[in-house]
Amino acid sequence: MPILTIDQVMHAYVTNQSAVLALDHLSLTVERGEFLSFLGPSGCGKTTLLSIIAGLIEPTKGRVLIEGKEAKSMRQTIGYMLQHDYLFPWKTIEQNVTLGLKLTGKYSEKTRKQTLALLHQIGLRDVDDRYPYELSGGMRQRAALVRTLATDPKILLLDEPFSALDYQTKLKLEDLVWETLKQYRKTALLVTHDIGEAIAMSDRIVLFTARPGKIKRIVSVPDSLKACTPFQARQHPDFSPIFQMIWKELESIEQT
Ligand SMILES: Nc1ncnc2c1ncn2[C@@H]1O[C@H](COP(=O)(O)OP(=O)(O)OP(=O)(O)O)[C@@H](O)[C@H]1O
Repeated sequence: MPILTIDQVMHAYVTNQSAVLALDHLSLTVERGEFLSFLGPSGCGKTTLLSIIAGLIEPTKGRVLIEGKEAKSMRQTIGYMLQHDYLFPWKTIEQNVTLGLKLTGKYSEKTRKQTLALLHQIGLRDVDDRYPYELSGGMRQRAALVRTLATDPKILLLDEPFSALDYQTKLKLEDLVWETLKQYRKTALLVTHDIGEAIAMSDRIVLFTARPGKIKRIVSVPDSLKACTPFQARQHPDFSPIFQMIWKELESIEQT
């Protein structure tokens, strides 16, 4: 059974004055451990789709199933990481990264130790008792990743998590997130505007049409690139041809 099934999802935002059709009859299945990226023009409904998968909004039509169950009932199995880290400034890093465990009733000495071990493993040592304002942007996003992984989610939703970082930090974090997710065999969906990032990190890339968002095409990343870390993939000879192809495809979407 696929870990995620999106079945004929349609979503309209309705207000007093207007109705905006954000997604139109979208279907997709995702296998356990896959890494998918969503690329498409601004406003095509990528964040709307993530919110539906997270069970935060109900689609107007269609169904989203996680391991065969309605997404709404599976909210606690989803980890959501956003562009801004949303760490609580008045809580220490340890309190921040263990917050999800406490909210979901999974907090114990064992899960606390596992979470702090992950924090240390991804290079955040000696920060447990520090506050978010004492950390750099890249360090804060790493802490946000640990907080997201702490509750052992089945699916990670990553909504432009690297876009507020400088380029060097972004490349380092891409590698770190990719390696961590592969190690724990996590399923991940990444929303990005960066074609290179999508190719470097993903197994498949979903290209969306302009609003209302539909799937225009799904591109499978060649095995040669999937075997590399994101940083290595960007240097690989197979990287440029697929970049050009996706670039042209997005250009044609934006012109229609
Ligand atoms: N709460 C809302 N009420 C009304 N319209 C909304 C709401 N949220 C989003 N929309 C509209 O739905 C469409 C899809 O928005 P969404 O944020 O999902 O797109 P996106 O692909 O994530 O955009 P971007 O790439 O710019 O982040 C847009 O036209 C947006 O204006």
